[in-house]
Amino acid sequence: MPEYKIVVPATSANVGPGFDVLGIALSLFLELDVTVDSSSSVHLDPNSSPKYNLTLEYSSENSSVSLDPDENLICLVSLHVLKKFNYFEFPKYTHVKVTNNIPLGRGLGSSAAAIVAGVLLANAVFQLNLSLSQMFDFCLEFENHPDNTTPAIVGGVSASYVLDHSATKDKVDYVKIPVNKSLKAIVAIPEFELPTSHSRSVLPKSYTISDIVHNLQRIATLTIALGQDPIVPERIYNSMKDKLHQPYRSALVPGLSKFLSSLTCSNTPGLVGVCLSGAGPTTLALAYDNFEAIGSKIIEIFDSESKGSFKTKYYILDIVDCGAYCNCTSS
Ligand SMILES: Nc1ncnc2c1ncn2[C@@H]1O[C@H](COP(=O)(O)OP(=O)(O)OP(=O)(O)O)[C@@H](O)[C@H]1O
Ligand SMILES: N[C@@H](CCO)C(=O)O
Repeated sequence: MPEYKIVVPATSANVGPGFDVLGIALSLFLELDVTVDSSSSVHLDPNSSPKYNLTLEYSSENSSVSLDPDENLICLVSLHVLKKFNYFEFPKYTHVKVTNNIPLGRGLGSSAAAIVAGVLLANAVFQLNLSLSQMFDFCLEFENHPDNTTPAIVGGVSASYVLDHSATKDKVDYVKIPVNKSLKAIVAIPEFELPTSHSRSVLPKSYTISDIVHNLQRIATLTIALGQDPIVPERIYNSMKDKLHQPYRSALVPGLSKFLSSLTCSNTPGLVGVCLSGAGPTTLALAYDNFEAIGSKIIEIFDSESKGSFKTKYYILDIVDCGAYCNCTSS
């Protein structure tokens, strides 16, 4: 009876000036427990009619997610990969139990985690031995900017670029960026969802050269500053400023402008930088100390700016150096 455990981290994309380029893997996880078991009782349930020989179960509060393999993102990706290898269904009695701790549509890479999990699911059950490059290519077919999927696969902080969307393979290349080990992420998660498609639709089609240069200067310094020891808070703080996406998305996230302008490394000990996480509405603060105090200060800002229209909670998360993995727990 083969059993697999697939684990994929949450990710925060962009990291200030790194729009569609940078991403951080964080210690919040999507987990899949996969069994291929002819004696499993879940298949005796008359309401659970397997499609593609697959049944799906979510253990946590993701009630909006479809359990139909033709609609569920993890299954769609997995079936897409399988078709490329001329498989059209899973082995009989495949059951996938999903435990998802990554909130949906909040800017913490839930869709990227689901996509990566789908690729790893196909890879594990059919022993496809996919290379890293093949995994990146499959992910790119579902999310055409790799800033979430790359750190979800390789962990840590990464920068990636798409070589050529029209190439037939090996489209994504990446580097991992050294990060000072004392840094942690404080993510403040509002209780409302903001679909990435909507958050991208408010961005302009063109930019001034001064705004582009603003971000180019900062992304270059940020990628070095994050790994420096001792940390130079002002350098990271200034390097995390952005002019390509945050100004346009501020209208979608009440409190974002105040969060970005009022918390500085001078008035908040331990803080080194602030930005929108991915497409929002979650915000990210990087810090090396005083994590709880910074978290409380962020919540105060959002509680006052939201005027009671939504609540915000915060998590203190580690930057995880290990990306997605799959363990075979029995044979
Ligand atoms: N564990 C999951 N299982 C199935 N579908 C999922 C899962 N996680 C995310 N999704 C799908 O992805 C959608 C959210 O994707 P979206 O790109 O809008 O947000 P996000 O990935 O959380 O944010 P961002 O890309 O800004 O980090 C969900 O509404 C759902 O359709
Ligand atoms: N770089 C992407 C991340 C969200 O998927 C964006 O900001 O739209």
